[in-house]
Amino acid sequence: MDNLKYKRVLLKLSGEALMGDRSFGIDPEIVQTIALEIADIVRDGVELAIVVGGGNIFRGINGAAKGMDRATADYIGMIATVMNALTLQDALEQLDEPVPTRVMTAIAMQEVAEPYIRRRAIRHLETKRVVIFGAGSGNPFFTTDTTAALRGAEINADVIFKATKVDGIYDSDPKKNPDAKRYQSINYAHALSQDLQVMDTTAFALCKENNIPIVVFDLGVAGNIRRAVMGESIGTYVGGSCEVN
Ligand SMILES: Nc1ncnc2c1ncn2[C@@H]1O[C@H](COP(=O)(O)OP(=O)(O)OP(=O)(O)O)[C@@H](O)[C@H]1O
Ligand SMILES: O=c1ccn([C@@H]2O[C@H](COP(=O)(O)O)[C@@H](O)[C@H]2O)c(=O)[nH]1
Repeated sequence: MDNLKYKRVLLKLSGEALMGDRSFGIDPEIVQTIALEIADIVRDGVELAIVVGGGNIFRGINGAAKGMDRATADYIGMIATVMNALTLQDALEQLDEPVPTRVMTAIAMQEVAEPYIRRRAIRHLETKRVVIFGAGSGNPFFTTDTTAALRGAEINADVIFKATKVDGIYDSDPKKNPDAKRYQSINYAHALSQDLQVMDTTAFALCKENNIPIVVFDLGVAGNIRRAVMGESIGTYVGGSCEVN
């Protein structure tokens, strides 16, 4: 389709957004809704890679706070993201018009999914398969936001969509400060200097270095993935030379 703003997209799906109103785990209806939205843009020709988080199941930092070894806890977190990746794969392939997918993991589990091989991932995208990256970067002490920035750079993504539970980037965490103000656009330098916690600094820094724009938007609003891919002004846009407003 000619009116797509972005052709190759790296979509970061928050794990927590998959649990809907639950306090843990996965809401199948939410996953089905996301799958339908994804199918809609893939049929229009978008080459889509997905990094899925694990916050709905396990975060390493929480395990460490309770006394676990941090690296071990992070490995559990990475395995949690594989569960989410397989759930999403299943939902995409169970649609009435199935979407072809491949899950690629950064931690080898060859009975379950392909290992991550960059050139292979790119080939899948060229053949219009949705590639779902599981197990984060494969390294403890990192996050799936950083993984999204890393994989986005590796596959030459035009943009990173961070689809989450907040409707953009605020000048402080809107869950903690009800008076926080939302930005329409900001630049990487501002995000880094203000230490905006919506994404970690490694992720912002990687996007800055590789000049990959980021769009942060609310996954809970129907049609937002399509709006983002058409370049409509939703959420917050982060780019190198953007004015802060
Ligand atoms: N300045 C800010 N603007 C917007 N959101 C912010 C800001 N600072 C912190 N946040 C918080 O960032 C979170 C968005 O990140 P998200 O929930 O997607 O986490 P994640 O770690 O990427 O995903 P997961 O749920 O898979 O762990 C929101 O919960 C929001 O409250
Ligand atoms: O590269 C990575 C990515 C993730 N982890 C661990 O997984 C969990 C879940 O990821 P979120 O980004 O929080 O959704 C994370 O808390 C880490 O424990 C990792 O170690 N390395």
